[in-house]
Amino acid sequence: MNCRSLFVHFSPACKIEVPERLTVSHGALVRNGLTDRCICLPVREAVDAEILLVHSEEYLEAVKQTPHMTLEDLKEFTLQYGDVYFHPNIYHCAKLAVGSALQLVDSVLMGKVKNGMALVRPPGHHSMRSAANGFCVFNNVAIAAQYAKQKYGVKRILIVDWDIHHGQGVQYCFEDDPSVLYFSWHRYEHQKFWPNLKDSDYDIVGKGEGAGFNINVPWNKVGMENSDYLSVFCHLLLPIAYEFCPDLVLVCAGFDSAIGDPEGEMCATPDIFAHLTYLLMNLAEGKLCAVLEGGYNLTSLAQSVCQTVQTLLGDPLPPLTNLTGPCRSTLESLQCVRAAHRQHWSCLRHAGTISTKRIKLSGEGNKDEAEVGEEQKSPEEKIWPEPPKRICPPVCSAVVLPDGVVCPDIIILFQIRNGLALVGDAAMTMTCVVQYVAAEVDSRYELIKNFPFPSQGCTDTSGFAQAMFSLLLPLGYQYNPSLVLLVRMPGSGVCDIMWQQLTGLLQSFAHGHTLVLLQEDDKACVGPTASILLGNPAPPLGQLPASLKEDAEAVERLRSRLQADWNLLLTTGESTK
Ligand SMILES: NCCCNCCCCCC(=O)CS
Ligand SMILES: [Zn+2]
Repeated sequence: MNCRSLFVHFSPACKIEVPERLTVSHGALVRNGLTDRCICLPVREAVDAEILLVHSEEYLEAVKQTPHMTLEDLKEFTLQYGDVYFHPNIYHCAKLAVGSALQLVDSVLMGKVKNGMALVRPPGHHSMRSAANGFCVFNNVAIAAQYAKQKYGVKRILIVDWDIHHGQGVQYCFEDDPSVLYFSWHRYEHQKFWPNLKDSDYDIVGKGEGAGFNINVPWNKVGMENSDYLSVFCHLLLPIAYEFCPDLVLVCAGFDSAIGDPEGEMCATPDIFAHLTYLLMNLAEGKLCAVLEGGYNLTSLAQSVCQTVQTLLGDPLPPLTNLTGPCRSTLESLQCVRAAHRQHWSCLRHAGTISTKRIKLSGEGNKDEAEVGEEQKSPEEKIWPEPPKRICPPVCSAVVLPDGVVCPDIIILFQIRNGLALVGDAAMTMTCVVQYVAAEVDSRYELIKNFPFPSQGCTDTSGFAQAMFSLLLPLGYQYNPSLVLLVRMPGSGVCDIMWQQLTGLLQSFAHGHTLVLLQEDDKACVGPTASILLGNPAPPLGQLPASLKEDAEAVERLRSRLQADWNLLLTTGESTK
């Protein structure tokens, strides 16, 4: 008897939001030995009450009917929404996605884990109170934020949405809520890109009490690179995030903003997510929950997920190379967003007060004029180097006491990751180390000394934070040192928690090879510094007040003078020359 088998082949309605996204990402985590170093949290379905934290009863009731619908009914059902596909099993999957995010929030807020990532499908950030949209059914991250506020009394939550689409669902949910700061960058192309909303533009800053707590950064060109992403973090997100001082950071971790993605058509490489993650881990004492959103190039998605998880595990960051500086379109967006938010955030108050004029940007060519060859390639044809192995030296930190000898090469030669030394004369030792490093180990070193501040006495924390983000970070990234020498000069006036934040942030460079020199009578600083070098999060600075005018202007003048040579310092498309 010839058995006839009937293959009913569902031609996938959606070609990019496919199951392989999770299997390939998880497979890469396993292959890189990362799942062995994580604890795998159990998933659960969200219950109605949790879904109703964001969605309406009528919407939930409607979605509840979908498992019993025929294919025809399902198609009919989706017509009322935009760009979303329903399957008889999607209600179950959507409840698991929400439940997973909530399990992660529970584990982080109960202190069972430091941080974590939820690899979920379907994504959530486009879904709205009474509507599915853009592959999203329930808004996983928005529900997680409301859940954290309701169950744990969390006061301030920062949501960073680095997915290439605007999470309008999250924006609408919190636009009048000052306890949730929502930051999103997204491909916009002057409203020509999906979801084509005027609400996604830079001038939508939140409403009523929530004014200032919604930040939209529109990408009006494709092909954005690592420099563009870093400059938005350094000159916009981080200063505001530190002023906001969140108790919890949630990330709408979409990786369609990575190179090769058919939706994003950007050129940022997977290792950028190691840095974006790390920069956010210095907030909220490291309490960070990343929840997967988009990401449709299976190669860059898997690499980006591994880069993110490896950073959450505390591994050294891969140095970012050839940062050419932001392109003109980025600078225009950056200037517009900073201007729109200047009245809401004191860190931006003195921004751009220095008179400026136009200069040609080095990074300009890569977006505006098509480069031969590269530009013609479709996203899928793009190629990029595999992210480098991020080796973890056997020893994390060393402490050299007064009778010991400071030998920086043990740090550079990867025997240990970082170290601190208590020395008789910090200034003199610094000179010796610099000469030693320059002579012995032909490495580039970055000499970090406290920036000259006009304000007397204890350096103003806000002013120092300004200098960290708008000067030190961009310079450090562009300089790309192989060793960071951090010297605490006697009478520097930098208060301990700012010192700890600085020590933490500087590990973004040089594979985390930081050598800290402390004056031996500065014993009180050894513990706090060693704690950071060992990978513990720095305590919060507290909500930052406005920086002293003279400090902010000193930083602006320094930035304006240096930016012609270091254009990651740029925040506008002009500079004094
Ligand atoms: N109607 C013209 C094309 C529309 N494309 C919609 C793509 C939705 C993508 C949603 C997504 O990636 C979530 S992160
Ligand atoms: Zn997306």
